[in-house]
Amino acid sequence: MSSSRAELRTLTRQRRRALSAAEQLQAASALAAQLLSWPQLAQCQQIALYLTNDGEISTQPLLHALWAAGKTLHLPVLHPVVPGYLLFQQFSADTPLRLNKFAIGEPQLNCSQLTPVQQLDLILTPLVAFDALGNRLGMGGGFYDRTLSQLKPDASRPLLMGLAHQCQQVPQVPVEAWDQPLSYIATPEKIWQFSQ
Ligand SMILES: Nc1nc2c(c(=O)[nH]1)N(C=O)[C@@H](CNc1ccc(C(=O)N[C@@H](CCC(=O)O)C(=O)O)cc1)CN2
Ligand SMILES: Nc1ncnc2c1ncn2[C@@H]1O[C@H](COP(=O)(O)OP(=O)(O)OP(=O)(O)O)[C@@H](O)[C@H]1O
Repeated sequence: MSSSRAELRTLTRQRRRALSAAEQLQAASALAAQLLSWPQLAQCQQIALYLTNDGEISTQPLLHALWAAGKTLHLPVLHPVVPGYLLFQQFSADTPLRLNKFAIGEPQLNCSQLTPVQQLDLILTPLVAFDALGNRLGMGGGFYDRTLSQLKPDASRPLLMGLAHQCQQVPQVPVEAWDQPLSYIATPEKIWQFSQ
């Protein structure tokens, strides 16, 4: 099972890296438009997203559109003490950023700006591959799975939405017991909703 997860990662990472700069730009603005016309966005004020890496669909147009819509944004920070976990830190245009050990931009840690994960309304997650059931395959660090496993299974959970290029869809993601299923996946073409 783990080799096929590894194969799917290699394949879909290659596919998204093969998109041209023009295709990437077009996809990123179409993704922002999908989110802005999503009815449930009105109920989401505290929103986590991420800064783009490795062919991922760019979150830049979305990020600016969400700020313009008055949303409060948060970014993941690799936990400095507990390996494998993410913290979420509020950020605005003047928040100092640094590169983490994966060369992904993240806010310089400022404990007064951290937000407990259960206080977020919507978490937009990166992903490497997804399937039509909402299963998510990530980069393989287990960061989102570990961090989201801290949420209690009650009504106040943040909505979980993966962001992806259409070329990241695969017939079936092999599911592991720890995988956190997504309620939504947004691509430039549409927003999929899964019943969980
Ligand atoms: N944009 C973005 N931010 C994110 C994630 C993500 O998938 N995308 N993560 C989602 O969990 C976490 C970071 N997880 C990551 C896990 C592995 C690699 C990675 O590039 N691994 C390299 C080799 C490792 C290295 O350079 O040391 C590789 O596999 O090629 C990157 C991020 C938190 N932030
Ligand atoms: N809740 C958890 N507690 C402890 N370990 C976990 C948990 N969730 C995942 N892991 C571990 O993390 C490792 C990587 O998991 P997986 O391959 O599913 O990551 P991923 O979803 O691809 O990555 P990411 O979530 O960082 O994008 C696995 O070895 C798994 O055992």
